[in-house]
Amino acid sequence: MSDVLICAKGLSVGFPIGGGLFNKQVLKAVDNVSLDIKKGSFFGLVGESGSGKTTLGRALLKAAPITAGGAHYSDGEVDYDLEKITNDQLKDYRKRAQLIFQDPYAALSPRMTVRDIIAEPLEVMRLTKNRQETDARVREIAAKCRLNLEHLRRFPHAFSGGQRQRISIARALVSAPKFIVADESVAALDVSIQADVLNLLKQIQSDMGLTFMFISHDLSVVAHTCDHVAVMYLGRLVESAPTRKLFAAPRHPYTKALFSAIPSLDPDDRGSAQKLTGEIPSPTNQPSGCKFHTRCPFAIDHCKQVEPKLETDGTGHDVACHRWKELMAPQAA
Ligand SMILES: Nc1ncnc2c1ncn2[C@@H]1O[C@H](COP(=O)(O)OP(=O)(O)OP(=O)(O)O)[C@@H](O)[C@H]1O
Repeated sequence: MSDVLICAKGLSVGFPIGGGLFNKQVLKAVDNVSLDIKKGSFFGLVGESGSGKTTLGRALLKAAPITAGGAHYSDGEVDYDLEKITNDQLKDYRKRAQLIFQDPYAALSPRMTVRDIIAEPLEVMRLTKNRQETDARVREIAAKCRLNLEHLRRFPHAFSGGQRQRISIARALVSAPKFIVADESVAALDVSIQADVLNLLKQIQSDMGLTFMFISHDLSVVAHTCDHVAVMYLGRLVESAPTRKLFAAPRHPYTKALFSAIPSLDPDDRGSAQKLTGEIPSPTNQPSGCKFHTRCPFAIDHCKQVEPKLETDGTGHDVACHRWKELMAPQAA
């Protein structure tokens, strides 16, 4: 049996935007992404705002349209081709693959009690036979998420950001999923609360044997949480590696620039890394060649003309940069 839960091959997501009847313009939010997410892993996806992280996460949940390439989900019980998935399979997939929302303030209906918020997926997907069974499941999952059972009768406005995020997590977990996309799930929280929620997610992952895709714009958040990190820029993966390797020796100039934005991880060698300047280009007006060349201090003509492929070195550390080897050499500043 394969150890891969999600396998994407050449996956692209394009959104039609404006244009005339015969001249439709497409915004490529995700472009030709291939990746494997291993069962039971915590897979991090990082990149600036607009790089396509949310869209990729949603495509893997079958909540954004896959316009080219595809993705497979295989958990040992079922094997779904997300492109050809039938309606019945999709219903089942909704139980197995869930999203934890970005903003715990916006995600919870103010008119529902915490009990009803957590119970709703069970009722919509008809996963329990009666109210008693639903209540038992809600209490079980609330306890796992360290929610006070007394609080189940209250409304979300009574809670802090961290507690609301626990409610969102409980709601996502109640259908006993195998795969969770957590999209900027701690970004809206204070730093001390972020650590609490991250610890909870890690605990739940090991208790329930879940697989996470953890989306963040912040490398420091993925450092202690993720086993593997993929870096996205303008819809493409530019680097992908086990976390330890990526943090020990990032290879892509974009990844290095993201590191330079983390003060606490920026002591000696990374102090000299180039800071990121300028803005990510619009996906509707993409640069030629390497998409990062307009912001890369090391770009040469070749980079402007030819797009580098994501290449692996055989150790699971992939990078898409023509110059990474020479830039890693000791004499390169
Ligand atoms: N439904 C849509 N229709 C048109 N364009 C979209 C749609 N959803 C996303 N986009 C565009 O796709 C690109 C990638 O957006 P996406 O939200 O996936 O990036 P992101 O890296 O998750 O950013 P953020 O961190 O801000 O959420 C952006 O240019 C965005 O404007």
